[in-house]
Amino acid sequence: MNVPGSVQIIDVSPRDGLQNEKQTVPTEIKFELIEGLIDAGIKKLEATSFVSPKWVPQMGDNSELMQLINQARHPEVCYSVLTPNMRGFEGALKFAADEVVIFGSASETFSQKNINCSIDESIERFAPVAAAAKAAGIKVRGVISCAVGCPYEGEIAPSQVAYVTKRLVDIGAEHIGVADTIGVGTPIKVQNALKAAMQYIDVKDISGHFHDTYGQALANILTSLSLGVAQYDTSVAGLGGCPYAKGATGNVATEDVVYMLHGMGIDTGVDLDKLIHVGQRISDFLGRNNGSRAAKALLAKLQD
Ligand SMILES: CC(C)(COP(=O)([O-])OP(=O)([O-])OC[C@H]1O[C@@H](n2cnc3c(N)ncnc32)[C@H](O)[C@@H]1OP(=O)([O-])[O-])[C@@H](O)C(=O)NCCC(=O)NCCSC(=O)C[C@@](C)(O)CC(=O)[O-]
Repeated sequence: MNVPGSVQIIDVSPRDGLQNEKQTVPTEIKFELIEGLIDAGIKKLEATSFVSPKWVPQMGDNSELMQLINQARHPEVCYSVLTPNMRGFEGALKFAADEVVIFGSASETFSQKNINCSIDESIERFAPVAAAAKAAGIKVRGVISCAVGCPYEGEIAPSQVAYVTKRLVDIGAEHIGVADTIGVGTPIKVQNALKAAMQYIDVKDISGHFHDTYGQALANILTSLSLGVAQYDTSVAGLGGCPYAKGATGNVATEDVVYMLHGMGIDTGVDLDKLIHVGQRISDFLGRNNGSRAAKALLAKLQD
């Protein structure tokens, strides 16, 4: 199989990993998680989201977190934040985020449930965000949720992914994330979603975002690699879920992806030995089982 020689890991655990946590996670713990990820070699991460705290209370400390980050900023790291509208963009700008994420959906119903507007209305909201970000020299990433399946509508046609990709690219998204929000995708379906996006954007500017709800995420990454996709959103310890996608479990665990990629001779720049401790620390704090099988196996070996 022809696969990329190196892959960029985008760890989304501080945002996607924690947004659905019921217990309040102190800002200092989020900051510690971010610093641990960076120490383990992560060069790009989703720090937080500038969304309504009524909709996602866990991200309500976005300003405080960005303030902490800015006191110890690592210039080589890309700090991304989610911005659903201009109000969110103002937060991103104030705290000098490196990238804003405009997050749309391939499913009409999910768009309504998640951001309270239709797909077309969301594009209208995102357009000024993308324009303002470009003017300020901030990167713009578009993410398409429910690119394979939707908790409300079931299977999603690749033509929907193509449509939303085109709309996002037309308003200025430089990158498209193809997201399997509820982890129902299997390799051929995921390939079809990616190929739909590839009609409108080069594969080098596409990332995969695969939740592991049905245990398909590594297979989906493998199949995406074969298409040349070289960027993946992952979450340390497999943390995560979307508050507006019932039953959605965590993202594929960063440790599992790194283990697979390194085993294939693909460089990630991540130090797996350090990363497993970062995942275990946050799992311990949350009182959760570590969702990474590779981390559990490696940590058990250390105790032998
Ligand atoms: C988009 C809105 C705001 C629309 O929500 P709305 O109610 O339609 O918006 P609105 O403009 O009418 O404003 C309502 C209230 O929210 C405030 N507001 C408005 N905007 C902001 C903002 N940016 N920051 C802070 N506050 C804001 C606004 O000021 C007002 O406050 P009030 O007058 O009631 O006190 C809302 O639906 C929302 O915040 N949704 C968040 C959804 C979310 O974060 N979902 C999880 C992330 S997406 C995801 O996880 C999927 C992904 C990306 O990981 C990929 C995948 O797996 O698929």
